[in-house]
Amino acid sequence: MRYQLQFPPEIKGKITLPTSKSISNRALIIYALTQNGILPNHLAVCDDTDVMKTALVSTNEVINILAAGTSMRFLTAYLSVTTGTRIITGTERMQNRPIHILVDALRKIGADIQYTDKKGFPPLRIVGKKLEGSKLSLDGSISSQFITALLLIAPTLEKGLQIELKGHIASKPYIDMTLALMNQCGAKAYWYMSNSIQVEPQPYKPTTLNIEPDWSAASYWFSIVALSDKAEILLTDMVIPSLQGDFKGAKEFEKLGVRYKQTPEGLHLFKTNQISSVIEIDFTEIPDLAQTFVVAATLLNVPFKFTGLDTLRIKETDRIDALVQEMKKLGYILVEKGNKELSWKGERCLAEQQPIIETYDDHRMAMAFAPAAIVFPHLLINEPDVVTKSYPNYWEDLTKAGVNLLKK
Ligand SMILES: O=C(O)C1=C[C@@H](OP(=O)(O)O)[C@@H](O)[C@H](O)C1
Ligand SMILES: C=C(OP(=O)(O)O)C(=O)O
Repeated sequence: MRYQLQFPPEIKGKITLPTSKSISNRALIIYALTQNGILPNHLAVCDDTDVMKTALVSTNEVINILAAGTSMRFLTAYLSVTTGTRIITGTERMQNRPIHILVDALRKIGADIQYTDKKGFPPLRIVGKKLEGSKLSLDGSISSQFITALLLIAPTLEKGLQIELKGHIASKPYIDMTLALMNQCGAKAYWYMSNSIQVEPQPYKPTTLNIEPDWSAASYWFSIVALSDKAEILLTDMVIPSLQGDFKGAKEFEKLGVRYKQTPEGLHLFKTNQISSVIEIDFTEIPDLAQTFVVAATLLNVPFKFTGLDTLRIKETDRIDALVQEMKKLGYILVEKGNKELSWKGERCLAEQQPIIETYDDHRMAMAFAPAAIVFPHLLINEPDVVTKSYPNYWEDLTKAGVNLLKK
């Protein structure tokens, strides 16, 4: 199935975004590790959180977390300290997303984990047991989810945990989010050096966590405002600052002519005509926003240099290749450098008459390219249902804001 999107001349709407799957999945693990834990409020309703909820109550030997990176990584650590023998698996793509750094670290503190198929990748066979903890040193440049996974279980380890991170730290705000949530729930976890974290052996206390609206999801609305001639969007209950590092995308969007105003109702987005003539953004801390900015900047004809994209090749799809391929269909030639940089200096090719945007089983490809229909009304989004990974109501929310969706 494909969608064609007809945007109205003026886009207007009051949008209630889904809550954050990142916060939800951390909150669920903390809940499961807390004696007499309290179920978090406003848990995300999306595939990545649904699989986590199911996994935590299931007694099946095989746990399938589909395409959810956070669930795969966080549950690997959780199952290592939880009685029972389980096999954890996921989609074909998940079976090709690396996990050896986390498995090696858990094994160093005594975990019993075997690869059932390909070394270094899921599925994993995990025999849960009591672990002591103590000290670990691991590469922090591949995925912060490995570090979050270790941190989340650390308060339950007899000796707590000291983690030293080697290399540059990828997606650091996600580690900070983990630490903040852990501390809110009674743990004692903190950076004691710029690359080292200490977690005391102090158990979680029952705490009610409220899950915030999702800032990565908000970025698609910023992009819609940037590309529309006239727009007025209210994102209800959004607050700046946030536990989610992606809130920093709001500031970057000012360069593409989008301003926001915080009110008690939420965040109002509106247009300005102040657009930078060229932009440079480092995505090391906000990797999930890369696709949104690539689409918005090129379609506004703003040349860019985007760096810090090192981790994009191992996400739901190879996002660097996917962006290069799909932007070409719209007539834009992006240049990739060293697996970590994408730039566009205005290079063009002939756009396809009716571009069919492939989504590569990646929710963010569908959501980031939908606003492109404002400039290319003939484009079609292929397999639009991929959005269920994090934002199942995305298409419905677009129609609420006046977009006409045609099934093709
Ligand atoms: O911890 C998290 O909730 C996440 C961390 C990031 O992954 P990496 O640390 O692998 O970059 C991010 O891309 C992902 O969507 C969610
Ligand atoms: C990278 C993402 O998710 P995950 O790694 O958790 O599958 C994402 O949602 O953009």
